[in-house]
Amino acid sequence: MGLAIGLMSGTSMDGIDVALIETDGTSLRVRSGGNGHVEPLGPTGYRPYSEAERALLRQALADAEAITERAERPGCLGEAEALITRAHAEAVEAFLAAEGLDADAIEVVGFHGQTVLHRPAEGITVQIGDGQALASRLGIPVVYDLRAADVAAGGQGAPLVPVFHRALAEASGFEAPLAILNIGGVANVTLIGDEGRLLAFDTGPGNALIDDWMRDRTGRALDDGGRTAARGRPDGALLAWLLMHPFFVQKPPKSLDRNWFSHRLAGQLSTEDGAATLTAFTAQATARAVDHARETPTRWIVAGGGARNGELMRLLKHHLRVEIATADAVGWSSAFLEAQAFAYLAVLALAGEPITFPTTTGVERPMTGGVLARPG
Ligand SMILES: Nc1ncnc2c1ncn2[C@@H]1O[C@H](COP(=O)(O)OP(=O)(O)OP(=O)(O)O)[C@@H](O)[C@H]1O
Ligand SMILES: CC(=O)N[C@H]1[C@@H]2OC[C@@H](O2)[C@@H](O)[C@@H]1O[C@H](C)C(=O)O
Repeated sequence: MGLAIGLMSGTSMDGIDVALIETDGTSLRVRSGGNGHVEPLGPTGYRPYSEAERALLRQALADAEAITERAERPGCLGEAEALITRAHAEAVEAFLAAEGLDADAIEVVGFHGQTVLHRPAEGITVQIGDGQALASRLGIPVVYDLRAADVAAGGQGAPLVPVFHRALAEASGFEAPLAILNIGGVANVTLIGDEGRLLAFDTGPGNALIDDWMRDRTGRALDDGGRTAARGRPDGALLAWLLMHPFFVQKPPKSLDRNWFSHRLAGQLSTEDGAATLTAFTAQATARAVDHARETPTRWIVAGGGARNGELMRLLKHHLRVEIATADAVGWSSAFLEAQAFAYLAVLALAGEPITFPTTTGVERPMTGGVLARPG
């Protein structure tokens, strides 16, 4: 058993999640008598981005549109990459200090970096962040660039968390068919069938459209609890049109760039009606995931910041008509599940174990991934 730290800076660009797990890379144990509580999931930390840092990252996403080769860093991307590396180093240093842990105690760090461009059909996905610089500053081996090999081999490069979702579900003794939904900036689902059969894909927008709408209209970063959406009325015609997008009928594997859909589609609607329309769109697009399931899940577990949007959760329940629980309610962590996943993925990668599969990213055969940087 070893200790691994996972680092996630997601498409919401709110901050860096840090999580410690203890694992041998293949199994996660369950705390006895617990309600799914998984024992090796340890303490967590968070390093928010300042408003200025968020603005730089938003600009980096725009500037990344010009990238044609993975290594290119046009516009402000060099500056943004330095920020990502420095902020992640600070996040780990603060976490280790808070937990009284020594760097030597950590076997590996799984470093996702910040996705600035994701176009798997064109064979390109870019996560900025300098894994070698991070390893050298921390004095801990770092596994980074976990999506690149999969995309180079013809996969979607996303989602990567399904293998961790399955390990968690197995450790917790949850029965199939089960769906685990992550609502981040983009939403992705893992469907677990009999004998641990996996089917995973991005379902469509998560919080991104709602966040962008709120920022434009109110200057606030999110619709707290979904209260603005709850006060509005969805525009039926616009909603129906949005849901006709071919992405939702496209068979998995499939993944989405954060900015594929735009909140500007809600155009001239009032703040409340626009929020209601985009929230309803997000919920219904997500519920369409069951169209692709071989075995209809009887239970959904929802993680990610979107689990805190009460209106989105209410609409999801309404459309799915099955039992829905938040990850927190089943003893997992809604907020840190992805960071935990990247710790687990780093351990798997270090052992040369597969992290992506034909039914998760569409890659031809199970593949390991990531680049290992050793301190020095
Ligand atoms: N109280 C709340 N009410 C409504 N929405 C919330 C609340 N708290 C968080 N969120 C939403 O959750 C988002 C952050 O979610 P999360 O941290 O899971 O995203 P992420 O890790 O960046 O994304 P991804 O899974 O795409 O990588 C916020 O941007 C916001 O939209
Ligand atoms: C390219 C990229 O960064 N994709 C993210 C994004 O955020 C959610 C969804 O879209 C998912 O596909 C993925 O992240 C999670 C952690 C994953 O790979 O499983």
